Amino acid sequence: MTDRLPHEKGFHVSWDQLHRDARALAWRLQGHGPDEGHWKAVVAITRGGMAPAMIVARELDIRTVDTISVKSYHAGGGKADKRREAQVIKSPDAEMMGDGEGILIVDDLVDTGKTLELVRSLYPKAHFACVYAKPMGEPMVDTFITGVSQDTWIFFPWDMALQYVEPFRGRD
Ligand SMILES: O=P(O)(O)OC[C@H]1O[C@H](OP(=O)(O)OP(=O)(O)O)[C@H](O)[C@@H]1O
Ligand code: HPA
Ligand SMILES: [Mg+2]
Repeated sequence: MTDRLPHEKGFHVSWDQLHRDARALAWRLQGHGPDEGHWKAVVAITRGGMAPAMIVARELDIRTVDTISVKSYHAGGGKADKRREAQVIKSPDAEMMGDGEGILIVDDLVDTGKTLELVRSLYPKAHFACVYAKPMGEPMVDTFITGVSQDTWIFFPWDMALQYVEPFRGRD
């Protein structure tokens, strides 16, 4: 949690908002697949890409869904080291993936672009789609819905809970 504190702004996304934005992503992608507008498969980048990928697959009627698991870590070992590296710890079906041609790869957001840079290097011909994007990561994504500033932290619904808040004016 501490590495999130330097972010100046918070962008809190409800399940309803995520559903709307992931649907908007699907609608934007509609008809742009290589095979008469269709993609062969949707691949979610776990874990954050799984909910958006499910919604996109449902909207575009794509029944073949796979996952790629990417773990990011601090290169120097400690959190003080700001260099982040990414590593694939589970790959999708290699025969299906090929060089990515005809595959739609979905993640919840692109931030620095490290995750997508790695996945792109493996599947250069895939189409990369995210619901949200920060400026540093934009060159790595082909299609996204909402851009936020680099100093914004996006809070996803699976990381939040409803809780009591004090009235704005507080008590006397
Ligand atoms: O553009 P980047 O700087 O690489 O950051 C974006 C990635 O970071 C988050 O995933 P995370 O690695 O935290 O794992 P998770 O999806 O399992 O929560 C997010 O879901 C993206 O996949
Ligand atoms: O803004 C963010 N929100 C949630 N997870 C993230 N991973 C990288 N950036 C973010
Ligand atoms: Mg992720």
